[in-house]
Amino acid sequence: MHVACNAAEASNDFPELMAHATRAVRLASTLCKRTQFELRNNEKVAKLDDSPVTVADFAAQAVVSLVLERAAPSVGLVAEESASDMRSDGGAVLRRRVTEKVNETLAEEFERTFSEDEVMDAIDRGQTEGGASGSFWILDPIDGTKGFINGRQYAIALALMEGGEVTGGVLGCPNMPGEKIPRGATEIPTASPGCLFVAYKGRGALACALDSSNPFVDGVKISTQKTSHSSEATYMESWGDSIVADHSFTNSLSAAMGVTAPPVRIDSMAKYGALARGDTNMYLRFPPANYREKVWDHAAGAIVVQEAGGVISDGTGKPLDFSKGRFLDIDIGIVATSSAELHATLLETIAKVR
Ligand SMILES: Nc1ncnc2c1ncn2[C@@H]1O[C@H](COP(=O)(O)O)[C@@H](OP(=O)(O)O)[C@H]1O
Ligand SMILES: [Mg+2]
Ligand SMILES: [Mg+2]
Ligand SMILES: [Mg+2]
Repeated sequence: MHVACNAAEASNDFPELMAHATRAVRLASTLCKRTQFELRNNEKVAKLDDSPVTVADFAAQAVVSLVLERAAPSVGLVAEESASDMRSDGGAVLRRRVTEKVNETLAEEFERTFSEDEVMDAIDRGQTEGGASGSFWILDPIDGTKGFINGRQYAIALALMEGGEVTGGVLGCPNMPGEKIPRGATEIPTASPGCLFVAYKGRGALACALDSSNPFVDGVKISTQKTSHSSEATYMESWGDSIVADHSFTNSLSAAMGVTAPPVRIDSMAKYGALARGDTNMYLRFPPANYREKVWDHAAGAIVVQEAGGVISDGTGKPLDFSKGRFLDIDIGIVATSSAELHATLLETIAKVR
């Protein structure tokens, strides 16, 4: 049996599981960065069925799954991607490329290589239902795939569920600037080495550079930025063409709150990191009524924001319940704010405006 090795000791009272989580996310981030670089430099590759984005999604999921399975075999996994299409004959090219990427990334971590079958099985370890009992991870190997393809923001998002609630979260944001978003900005630039956010229930939230070898030593405590009046608030929403976000609704809603600053549009759960470290005051997300939100799109971000002093709920104020399986049942949308006061004002305004 394998034993956990070269795991950074968690300090700041973070449980050791979170050290494994940050290591897994950092390895996956390295894989994604390399693949995004290839994407930018080879126009053809993005047009093939086995495009690097697909390669990166699958390979990042396998990397996180393999690292965490060895470190904590009893903790299950709920993850976005499935290997089923790759297992067929038509998936042979992609299967080989995913396996190569995984082995390249894990060469130092493991003193062995993985077969294609082992990599496919590692991906499919995440095809579970989750629920309210036991401990399991929730993984989005690349959140914000559109941002990833286009060189904007994306995140590797990993949450820990214990007894029906999210207790831990890690967000690896490989393109996120270390500097705060300036007031009045409508988007953020791409910057290296990116940022890592980590939080655990009752222990607060930390942020550091993504290339830190020990986030529990290098990380600084982060907290949300309160506003004295809701009209001074700034907000973030999905990138321009996202179908999961109704920008006309956020426009009327913010106007009704007296908000004057323009929205900051950012792909992925990098929005939760930005909210947690005080860059802006709200994240507003209103998908169409027939859209079902997935747990992996919010779990890690939710705990990072809450541990930094923020509040998150659906559009009626109901807390998000991550214990119902792979989907989140929400009403109206998902809102996260920097303070309880702003959250109350926002909910009142939603009820009036909708
Ligand atoms: N047409 C679409 N375009 C982009 N994201 C979509 C989408 N339909 C659903 N989504 C969800 O919204 C997430 C991205 O959110 P955001 O708009 O805040 O960046 C996606 O995560 P993935 O990129 O992990 O699939 C996906 O789950
Ligand atoms: Mg996602
Ligand atoms: Mg994803
Ligand atoms: Mg996806």
